[in-house]
Amino acid sequence: MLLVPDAVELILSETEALPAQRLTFQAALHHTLAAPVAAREPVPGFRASIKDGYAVLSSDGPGEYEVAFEAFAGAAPRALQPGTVAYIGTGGPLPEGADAVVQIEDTAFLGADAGGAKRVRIIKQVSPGYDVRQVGSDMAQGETVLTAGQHVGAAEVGILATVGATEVEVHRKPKVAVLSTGDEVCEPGAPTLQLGQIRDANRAMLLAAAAATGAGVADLGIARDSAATVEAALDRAIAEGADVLLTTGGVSMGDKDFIKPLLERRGTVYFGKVKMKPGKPLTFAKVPVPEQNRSLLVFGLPGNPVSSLVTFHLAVVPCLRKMEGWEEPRLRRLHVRTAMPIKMDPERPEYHRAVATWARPEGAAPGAVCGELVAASTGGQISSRLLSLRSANVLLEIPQASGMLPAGTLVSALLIGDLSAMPVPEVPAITTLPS
Ligand SMILES: Nc1nc2c(c(=O)[nH]1)N[C@H]1C(S)=C(S)[C@@H](COP(=O)(O)OP(=O)(O)OC[C@H]3O[C@@H](n4cnc5c(N)ncnc54)[C@H](O)[C@@H]3O)O[C@H]1N2
Ligand code: MOO
Repeated sequence: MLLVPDAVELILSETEALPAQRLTFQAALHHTLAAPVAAREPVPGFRASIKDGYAVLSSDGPGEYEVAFEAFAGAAPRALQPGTVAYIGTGGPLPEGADAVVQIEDTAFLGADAGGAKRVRIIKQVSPGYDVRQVGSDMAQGETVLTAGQHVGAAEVGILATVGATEVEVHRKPKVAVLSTGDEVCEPGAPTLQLGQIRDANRAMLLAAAAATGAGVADLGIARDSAATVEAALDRAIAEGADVLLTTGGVSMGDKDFIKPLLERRGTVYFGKVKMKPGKPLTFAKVPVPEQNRSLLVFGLPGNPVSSLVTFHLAVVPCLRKMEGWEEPRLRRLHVRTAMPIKMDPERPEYHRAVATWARPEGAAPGAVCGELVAASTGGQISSRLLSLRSANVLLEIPQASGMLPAGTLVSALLIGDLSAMPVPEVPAITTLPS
């Protein structure tokens, strides 16, 4: 049986980045660039003052000077004659003839003389270029400011705006269709449940998980346990332009497990089992869509709610990341110390749900540089117990073995959430400067 890392490699080898589309720089937020972006002009495009102060010819040196004129940001100044200075604002263009700026704090304003000319005493000797941003010192003309594969966040939107790249090439985001299967599965809002019925947790959860990756989603509803209804849903996914179909339930060994035979008939099943806990019946297939010259990737996720979301993180997330252009689509791995003993499974490696936070040893001196990521188990790990995923931000990679893993063991963990639930450290300054 395949192990998870091998399954992920197989999935990635069958997944391609989606084609590029042109979007405005603002609509490109949370997309991945498909082409590099270069600065079309230098930034700054002129010698700009870093301070409010006086533009000077540095070789004039300290002394009393006439303030010949004022050079503010946004206006082209006159040329400066030696022996005079010009008032300049932060970001203002340095006048020709000036080569440095003396900040206000290093000057004394002397008022106007009898003729009305303003005068100032320059106190500090500055060298050429002092408090001046040279042309292209932030971004050189033609410099690559963003590379293909770069994720566009807020800073990147600002960089695009700075260089005037108001339209960019980004990868299209995948569209994910989600189908629940099972005669026992009811809408979450069902007023009452008959014996054996359950509310559909998986569909809303997987739609949310797909949307959280930035993918588009399509809700295919609940299919009854019949090959025909499931096949009709597969065709609906294709008709709606889905790139990926997620089904839940019906992939195990039961009589009503229609998913694998259907996928075998319509396409290629790459695997129908993975040696993992939870999620053993995870199925991955490709269904050709010849009339659209493409394929639909299908993940048959197990029906147990925990198994469906854990397999989504482990198998589907890397696939979606590759589609949207990530250069490294695999989940990030951390090392964490277990906060409690963890029971191991002798038959399958387990992806144990846990909450990782940064922890400092008890009694650590305030400000002492110490601490590490510590993972607390979410409790009972049976694959029906969705509470085992509540607030979980890591999946501990627990090896296949008998017995207990003692508390305090350093284990590898895959990041499935963020670390923002961490406590705020009590002492902010932990940086010790070299003496
Ligand atoms: N004889 C065997 N039986 C089972 C095996 C096996 O190897 N041999 N594997 C077990 C494992 S492991 C898992 S995981 C499950 C997966 O089964 P299916 O994917 O076929 O899922 P179902 O049987 O349809 O349902 C399992 C479970 O999950 C509940 N469920 C289903 N859909 C939803 C939904 N949308 N929302 C909430 N809960 C859902 C369902 O009621 C069942 O309780 O198979 C084991 N069996
Ligand atoms: O693989 Mo199943 O998810 O253990 O219950």
